[in-house]
Parts: sequence; structure tokens; C-alpha cells
Amino acid sequence: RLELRHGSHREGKRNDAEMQRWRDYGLGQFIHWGVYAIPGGAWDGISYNGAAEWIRSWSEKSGAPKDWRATYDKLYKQFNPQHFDAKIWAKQAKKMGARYMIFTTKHHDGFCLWPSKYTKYTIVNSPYKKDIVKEVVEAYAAEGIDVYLYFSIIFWNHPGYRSTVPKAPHDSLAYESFKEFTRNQLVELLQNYPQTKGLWFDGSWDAAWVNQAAWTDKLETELRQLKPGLIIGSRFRADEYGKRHFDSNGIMMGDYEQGWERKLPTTIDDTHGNDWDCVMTIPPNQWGYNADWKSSYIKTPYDLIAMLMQANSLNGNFVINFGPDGQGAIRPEESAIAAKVGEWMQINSEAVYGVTHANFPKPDYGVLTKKDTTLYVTVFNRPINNIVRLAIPKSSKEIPGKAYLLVNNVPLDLSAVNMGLDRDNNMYYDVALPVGFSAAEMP
Ligand SMILES: C[C@@H]1N[C@@H](C#Cc2ccccc2)[C@H](O)[C@@H]1O
Repeated sequence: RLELRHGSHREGKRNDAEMQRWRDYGLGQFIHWGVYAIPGGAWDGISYNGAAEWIRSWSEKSGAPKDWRATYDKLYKQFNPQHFDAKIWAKQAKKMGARYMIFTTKHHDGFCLWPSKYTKYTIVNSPYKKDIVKEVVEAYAAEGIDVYLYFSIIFWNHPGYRSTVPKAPHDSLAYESFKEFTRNQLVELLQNYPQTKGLWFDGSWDAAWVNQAAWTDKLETELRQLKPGLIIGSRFRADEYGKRHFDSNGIMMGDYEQGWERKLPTTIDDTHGNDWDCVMTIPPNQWGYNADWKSSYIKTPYDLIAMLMQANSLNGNFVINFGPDGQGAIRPEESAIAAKVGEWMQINSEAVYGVTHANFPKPDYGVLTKKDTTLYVTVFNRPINNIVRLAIPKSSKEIPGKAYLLVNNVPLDLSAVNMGLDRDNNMYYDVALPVGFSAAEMP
């Protein structure tokens, strides 16, 4: 084992109340919003083929309009979202069943949706002027939804930003100013918005930042002291050998694993016994608003519900991303998806909130989650014989005999079902699905 000064400072899960609250969320909403919502993935009739929130990085050699960067960097002067109403967003999240939300205070372009004292590139200098982060934090708090602030380390047009490790003296000096700027903004966010429960870091892969193990370690400690109980994921900092998410001894950095971006673990072993979240886009890879939803597959509510249950069956939270348009409205297609997920959650959220992995053989008809001695069997692939078999290894300590199978919220008493031993010496319960049962079909 390596002697690390700036690796993970804790082994095993955090066991304080704030982290248990995080663990119990089950479902979250991510909102990506900023100046990038104005172009919405295209400009002057030319489409950008990357993620809409990355459109500033569009180069002329890959088809960007002439002087695109300069054009983009003036767009904030048009940012005046007349349809923005954080209360509408928050009510939609509530109806969807989200217990927490993650909001982009600034993305890689650096435009701050709060009146930061440390740069002029903020909402104050846009026609909108008002503090959007404040409106969001307050609206979600009013709905009882916890807020986490997304913060991009990358700031493409900050004079001191460097992606590669600075070598020349003037670059090193510039980067020192960028580090101080970054620290100042993070302290400012925690002081301005004390309601926030955590920071969701992104854009921390640059060599220049990865090379700052000691400084970022010190900064993380300072932020945690500033806000006891603060939750920070594995993406914030690297150890002194440049290892991210997991230090050079394989111990997770931060409080939960942030590696599951647009992907999910398959087995509980993939999660290494850690807390984790999966953040998921509705199109294949668009976080910010992209006007064109015709040229790619849009996930259905069923797709998202299946992912939600897979995440929760493996001890993870599932966070669905929404990208409001340049006027601040969530597009009708996204609102419809949120409503459908909410209808399903209305019936089945007991199998989502506060659950843990059930250590039984995973059935092929759906997923298992559990809470205390109650087992939730969420059936997505209805067996042709209408029987779901629950196999419990005889060695298992968790015999759900006292539990109920909640199948689409229909409690089934296990003692009333056919039991036996299969050839793998598992005890099994064969449960006939009630007539009309459907976990996934919308009511
Ligand atoms: C949460 C998501 N992370 C961001 C990214 C990225 C990215 C882009 C290229 C290569 C690797 C990672 C996306 O823009 C979005 O904010």
C-alpha cells in the first residue's frame, strides 16, 4: 500500500445523517442551463454535432461559423429568459418524485448564473440581471427538494485557466490566479446559498488541475469545514499520483462515486461497495438544450424507469437531466417524460426511496430492492406463466419469510405461495402475479 498524503481520507461509507439522507434519495433531477441554451446546438442554420452545452468549443475547422468563439462570448448580452420560473421547474421535479436536484451554477464556458464578485461574466451583466441560483435554491427548498450545486472547474475563457500543466513563469502565475479565483467562487457559493447540501464537480480532468493534489486536498478540507456535512463526489480532486475517482490504493475519493455518467453498473460488484450516482441524459448525449430532438433516440419513460430501478437495486441514486431552452422553459417533451415517471413513482416510490440492494440472485424478470425486511419485486419482463420465482440461497441470512412481496404495491404474503428447493439448493417462492398486475404499465 502506498503512503499517500493526498489520497482518500476515509475508507468505507460515510455514516453521518447528511450522507444517509443522500443515500435515501433514490431519484434526482439534473438541470443544465446557461448561455449555451441560446444557440441550442446550432447557429446560423449550421448544426453542431457535439453536446449542446459544449458548443463554445465548436471549431471553424469542424464547421463552426466564422468568429464563432467571439460570437458566443457576447451571447450573455442576450440572456433574458422571459419564461424562466424556478417554481415551475421545482413543481415538475416534485411531481416526478425527485428528492434532490443538481443545478449548473456555471458550466465550462464560465458564465455564472449567480452574481459572483470574482468575474464580470455573470448574470448581473446580462439583461436578466437577477440571481438565478438564488431563485432555484429557494424554489426547490419550498418543494422540500434538496439542492446540490454543479460547479465546473474548467472555465474556458478565464484568463488564468490552463488545461495543461503551466511551465512558463507567466503561465504558472496566471494559473495561481485561476486557483484563487476558483477557491473564491466556491467559498462564495457556500456562503451565498447555505441551503445547498453538496457540490457536484465537473471539468476536473485537465492535467493542470490533476497536478494540484496538495492544493485541491487543502481546498476540499476548507470547504468541508465551511459547511459541515457537505457532500462532495469522487470527481473533485486527484491524488499525488494523478489518480482520480479512486486513489493509488484503490480507495474512492470523496463521498460517492461520480463515474457513472450516462452509464449504469451491471452488478453490485461493479459498485465496489461504494455510494454512487448515475446522471443520465434523455437524448444520447445532450445535457444543455438542443433544439433538434429529431436526429437521435429519445429515451422513453419506460427506459428511464428501468434505469432508475437498476440504479436503486445496486445502491445508487438515479438523476435524470433536463435542459431548459434559452427562454428558461423546459421543453414539452421533457415535461411529458417527467410526468410519466411521476405517475409511476406515485404507485411504486416505496420500492425506490430509502431502499438498498437485496442480496438475492437477480431475477431476469425485473429488479429487487429492499427496505428492512420488506422486499420489493419490480417486474418489468412479465413471465409468460405469470409466475415470478424468488430464489433465496439456503445460506442466506436474509430470509424474507416475514416480508411481503410488494408487486406494484400489492402486498403479497409469502407464506401463501408455493415454496420449494431448486436444484441449486435455493429455497424458492413462486408468486403468481395478480390479474391485471403491471409494475411498468402506466396507470
Ligand atoms: C455532467 C456532464 N459532464 C460534461 C462532460 C463531459 C465530457 C465531454 C467530453 C469528454 C468527457 C467528458 C457534460 O457537459 C455534462 O455537464
